[in-house]
Amino acid sequence: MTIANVIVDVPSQNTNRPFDYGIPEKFEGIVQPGVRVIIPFGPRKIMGYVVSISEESDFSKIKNIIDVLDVTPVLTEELLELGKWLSRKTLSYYISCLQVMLPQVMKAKYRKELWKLTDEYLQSDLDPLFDGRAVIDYEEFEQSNLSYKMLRKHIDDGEVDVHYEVKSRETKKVTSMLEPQMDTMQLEEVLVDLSKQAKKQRAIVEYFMDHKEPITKKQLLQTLGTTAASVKPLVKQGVLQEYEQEVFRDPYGNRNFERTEPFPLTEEQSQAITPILSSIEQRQHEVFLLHGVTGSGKTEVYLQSIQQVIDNGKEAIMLVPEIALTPQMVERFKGRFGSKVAVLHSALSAGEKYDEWRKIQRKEVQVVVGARSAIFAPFSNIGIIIIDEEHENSYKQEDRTRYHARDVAIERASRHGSPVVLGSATPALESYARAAKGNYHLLTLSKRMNNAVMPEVELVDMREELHEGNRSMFSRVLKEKIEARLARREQVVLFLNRRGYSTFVMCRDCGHVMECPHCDIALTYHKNQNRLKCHYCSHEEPMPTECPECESKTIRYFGTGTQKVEEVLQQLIPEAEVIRMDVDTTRRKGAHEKLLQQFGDKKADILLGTQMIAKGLDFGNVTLVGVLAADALLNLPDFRASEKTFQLITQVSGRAGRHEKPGEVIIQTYTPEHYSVELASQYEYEQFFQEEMKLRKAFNYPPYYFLTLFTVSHPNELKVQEVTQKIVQFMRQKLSDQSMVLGPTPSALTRINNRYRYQCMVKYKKEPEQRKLVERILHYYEDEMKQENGLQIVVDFQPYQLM
Ligand SMILES: Nc1ncnc2c1ncn2[C@@H]1O[C@H](COP(=O)(O)OP(=O)(O)OP(=O)(O)O)[C@@H](O)[C@H]1O
Ligand SMILES: [Zn+2]
Ligand SMILES: [Zn+2]
Repeated sequence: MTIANVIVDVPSQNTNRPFDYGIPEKFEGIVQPGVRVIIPFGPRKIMGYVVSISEESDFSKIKNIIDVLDVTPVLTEELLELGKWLSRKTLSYYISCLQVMLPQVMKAKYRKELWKLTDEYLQSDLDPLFDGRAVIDYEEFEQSNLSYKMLRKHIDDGEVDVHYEVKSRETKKVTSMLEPQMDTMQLEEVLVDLSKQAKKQRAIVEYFMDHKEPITKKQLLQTLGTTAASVKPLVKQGVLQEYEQEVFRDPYGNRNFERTEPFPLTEEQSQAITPILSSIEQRQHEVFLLHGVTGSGKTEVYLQSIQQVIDNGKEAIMLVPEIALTPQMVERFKGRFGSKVAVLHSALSAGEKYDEWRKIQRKEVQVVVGARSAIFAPFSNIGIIIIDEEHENSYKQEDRTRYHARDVAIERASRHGSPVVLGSATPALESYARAAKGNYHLLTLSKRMNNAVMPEVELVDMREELHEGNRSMFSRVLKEKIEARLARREQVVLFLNRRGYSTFVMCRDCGHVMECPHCDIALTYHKNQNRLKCHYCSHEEPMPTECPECESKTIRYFGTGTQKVEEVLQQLIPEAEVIRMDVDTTRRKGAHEKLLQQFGDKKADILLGTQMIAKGLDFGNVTLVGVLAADALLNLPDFRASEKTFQLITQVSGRAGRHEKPGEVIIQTYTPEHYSVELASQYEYEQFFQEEMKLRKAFNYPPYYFLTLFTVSHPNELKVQEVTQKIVQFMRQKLSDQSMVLGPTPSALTRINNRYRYQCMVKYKKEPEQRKLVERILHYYEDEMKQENGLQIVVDFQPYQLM
């Protein structure tokens, strides 16, 4: 008897290994590595992933698989292996690593259906089961006692398919199609026979005299302003044929993308692309760091590298940060590669995501453009992996499986013998250091396209503005320059750095700040509801009319939200048309796209926004960029604060003067002398790198040292201190003298949701045994961590969020 080795859907230490199950005869040949199965586990029936098949088991009494969920494996052998690697690398359960690779739908509740994909008779007993229907419940098949092997054959032949339908059906996946059954002459005759009163029917027939192609019923009805009742008799008479067709929920389906041709590359671009192309050709794994200033044509290098990969019959993964997955970006890929592209990002509904994923699985596309999780695209013949804006923190997953997409990319590409291209105008310090050491192959684009100059940057010291009596959040020079742009009908991008700069409420008399009662953090004021909200837990309360401390009526909100800026801006320059882009205005689906379209169509003078406008925008008419609070990030308790500030200023400045018209940038700051602000304003990446490296070395931070961050939390503060203390002691004792173990320290956010948080930070150069030690710690506390609202210990081997 063959045995399936199954990873069960129970994330715990004890179950973090394969369990053996027998394969009943009817499932033989169907159960293979990568399929999901239902198995008995204790008293329950749960889901599991088959990871391998073996001839025998060490156990004498084993249970059988109850059901098989997939007929085609959902995870390839490579992904199963990758899951193992990921689980070792991040110290997470194997099951969590497998789950993280699949679309949400496949973890959620679903209903299974069988779809007949052909009009031909299925040469087996399956056809009578369909009985003329295009879709049947999978249950019907299961109850029919028909053979799974037969089903498998139909699936392999592309005649039948298994579908998982999300429980909450968002949109229909089949649509009715109509097609003429007659030629024009015959339709002519039908028309003659139709009564003059049957106006709608006549219109339909006339339509098909001109259009031979099938059309969706819905579209036809809309075009002709008629109802299904008029279609019905025509179908009955055999004039038209009506049939159901599967539609993929293509989020970009209703848009036409203008096809673009590759540009002839500039000298610099050719020099950069040559080693990439040769790595593709020679199937040689190599990591490239493409350091190109903003607007230097990195994207064109990506596009042409991908073209080569497609020409070789291989597949490409293109990662972009969620925030940069703008319609403009998607357009560029769809424009070049058309329907060969699948797009994966969080704005898609669960169903849409699943459909895009399926296009990849079925090999209907060769390119995927997506955010972090697209790194797990189920391709089997990867020719290149590209990570744009590689310095972005959003490539790091911050819960459960704490992986960095860059690491996964390099691991996958090395298994496929293909290149990885990391691109950025401001590479992460770690990456640039690796390139400097020769671990990555450095490629440079130092010039902008069309020899456009980098925009002139002016720093405005806001302290001086204040001294000279300007209390506004707009400096005088910024105001003047905006007005000049309006006069010339050019456009402006205004950027407000909101992270670490939210609107808080303070009493002017006693200085009391309104804080969340459950978290150690100031509440944020939301103007349209006149309420205070905590961004870490769900707490909210009405805006007080007097100070709870001193009863003074002078309690006000401070700080700057985009809404506030918009108001001030409108008072300052009433004639300006402003588009505001922030979480509030882009919540509705498609809103993001619409606003950018409006701005692109010059329906507004100013685009005002937060982080989401910092990246990827390419508008030729933008000649001025203003940064309102450039240094807000500098005050965060994070050793990467300077690096982030440098990156952000550079990215935002990069939005100006990208085409013919030259650009200008105004940066308002309270710390113009800070090296990250100053060097960013001079586009001195190299020098910034040197400066920052000195500090990292002095304070023993990456890239000189690796970090491991333990965050311990519990409702009882004493308990947290005690556990953290124990971890610190244990690590100090076991690690080598070269390593530093810091703590216990209260985390920067000391309390979230009534749970106290302490941390222990390990800085090390080489500790091969470290993961084993951490495992021992987690094992030791396992019982306490299982309790509801009990102890939590989060270990991050590559921490980016230090709060
Ligand atoms: N070889 C080329 N010839 C002509 N135009 C080009 C060429 N390569 C790129 N471009 C155009 O130059 C502009 C800037 O290029 P692109 O957006 O690719 O730069 P980028 O380095 O990706 O910028 P960023 O990092 O700022 O997003 C785009 O409008 C692009 O279409
Ligand atoms: Zn007060
Ligand atoms: Zn809170």
